[in-house]
Amino acid sequence: MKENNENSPTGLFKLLPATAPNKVFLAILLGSLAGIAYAIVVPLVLLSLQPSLSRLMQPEFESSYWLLGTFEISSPTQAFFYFSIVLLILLCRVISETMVAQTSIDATVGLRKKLYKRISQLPIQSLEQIGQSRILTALNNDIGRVTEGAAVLPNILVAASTLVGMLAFLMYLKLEVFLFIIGIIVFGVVTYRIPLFFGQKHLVKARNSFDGIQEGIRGLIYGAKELKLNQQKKHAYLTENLHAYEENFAAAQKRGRFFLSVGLNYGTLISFFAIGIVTYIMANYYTLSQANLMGVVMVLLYITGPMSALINLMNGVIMARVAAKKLDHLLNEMPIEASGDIADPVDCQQLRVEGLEYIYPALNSADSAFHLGPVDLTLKRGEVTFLVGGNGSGKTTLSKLLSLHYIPGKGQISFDDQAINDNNREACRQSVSAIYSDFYLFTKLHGLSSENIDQRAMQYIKDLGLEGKVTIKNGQFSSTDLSDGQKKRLALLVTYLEDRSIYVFDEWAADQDPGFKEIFYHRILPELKLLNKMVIVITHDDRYFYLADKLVKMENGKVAEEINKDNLAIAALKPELQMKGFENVSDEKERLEADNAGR
Ligand SMILES: Nc1ncnc2c1ncn2[C@@H]1O[C@H](COP(=O)(O)OP(=O)(O)OP(=O)(O)O)[C@@H](O)[C@H]1O
Repeated sequence: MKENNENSPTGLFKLLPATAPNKVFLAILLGSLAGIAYAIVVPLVLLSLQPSLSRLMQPEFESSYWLLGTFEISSPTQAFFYFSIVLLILLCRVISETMVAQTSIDATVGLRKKLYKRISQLPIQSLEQIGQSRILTALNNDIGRVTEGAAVLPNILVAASTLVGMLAFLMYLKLEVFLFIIGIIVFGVVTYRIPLFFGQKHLVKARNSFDGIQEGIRGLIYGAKELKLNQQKKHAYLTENLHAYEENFAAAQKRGRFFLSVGLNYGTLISFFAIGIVTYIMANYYTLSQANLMGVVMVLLYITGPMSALINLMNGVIMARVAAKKLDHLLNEMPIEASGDIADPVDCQQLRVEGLEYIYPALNSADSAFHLGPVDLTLKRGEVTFLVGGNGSGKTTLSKLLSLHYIPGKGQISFDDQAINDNNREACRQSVSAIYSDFYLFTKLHGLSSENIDQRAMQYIKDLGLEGKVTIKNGQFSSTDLSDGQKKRLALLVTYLEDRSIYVFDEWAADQDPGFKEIFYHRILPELKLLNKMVIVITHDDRYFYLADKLVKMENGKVAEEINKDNLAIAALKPELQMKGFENVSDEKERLEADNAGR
């Protein structure tokens, strides 16, 4: 199994530039241009109000005017410059924001596609361990937050460039005030981080409760039937589980938001605090003319805009950082399965298992982990093998190893003389078709595109007794709203069409009616055998055990008994043995042989 050593794919600063570098560059360029243009607006307004401040315009323009109908436009060049700047801001901001929005959407889709790929590359055991809830929360919640956070970064640069422009103008107006404001900004940035730190801590807690909420919702939906029938159970489930998670979430979220709000308002307040100091105190110590004071105050008031924009944008960045951490954590827990490519699908006549062992990780330290094996087995094409044994004896675990879903901890599985390894596992998997009890029925025949596929599928639909229930057109089932048994028949149809060499059925017949059980054991399995398939059937239907070519009995994760066709044929003659699940069949065979010899 490959280690996941990719760099964090959710680095906020890298996300958008990595998605569309040119667009982001242009967005930042135009955004900064808009920011600088913004910074020019105040000096321009001041210029028109205080001609003495003018250093940009020639004096002759100041005294000229235009007539527009009955309207008189003073300082027309300056006015033209002003309106051009406003239009420039509009244009630059619209283009910049559109580019950021588009890149952000592409980044969201890109991140989701990346996660889809990583999910598809996950070993089955890791998928089972991580669980649906965490993956769904990451897809539905975290990715959106991350890209929203990444999308504010260009806006932060825009606000920052406006701020820099305004500070430059302030420096030009009064150096001492500029230095004081820089001091205030540094102080503000340092102290502002304190409430943000606490805010982020609580938001992380809130986010952690969200996985529990997601799992709780699953229980509420999938366990609806059980909860409907038991009022106390429903009440306890809602209050002890879902509501408890919701309350933890709400409490942490409220505390987090409170600290963020403190931070945001503190940031805004500190700007006004600075304006007060300049207006009421500094103006007395430094010789500031009325015009200069007005200019300085106007700049300071104007600075609060980009300052609060910066502070507000940090809110989104903090939420995004919480989500990004969660996402990174999940991605680091998702190993990439090394399984080779499928350039040459492998044909297999004989499947050999030697010293096969597998251990499930214990879910909690008090439980002992289930240990399968060591198992030695040889299965052949043209043979039907029944895996039997009590609940929890390890049948499904063994079959998931045989179908190459699980990777064994020890031992070896070979297809003919070829040992399965990381380089050929994917190719060998293409020889296997399996229906497990938690199978998923896709509504379309994905990856099957032969010309007469609909025709063949319709024939199987008839054979499987589903005529009138479902039809197929262009590989798409008309409906999958069927009974459990009927869905399993459709799943069987899909495996038929896939036409692989190895078939695994995990208690397939368990929810079929007696008539169709007969068809499965007496028609479908012999047909697959005739087609030279290797068939592995997990079953508790002891009435049909005698039909197997080989019966493998599991007990506590080990093969307790392996009975071949001859012995099974003898046992089949003894209805009382069928009832017992072929226990002591070897003793019975010896007894029959001794009887025959004595006769
Ligand atoms: N995903 C899992 N994680 C951890 N342990 C598991 C997991 N699946 C199964 N087990 C453990 O492995 C043991 C064997 O399970 P398995 O599903 O192979 O039994 P089985 O013989 O197919 O049982 P049944 O007849 O009930 O389907 C179980 O007792 C259980 O403790």
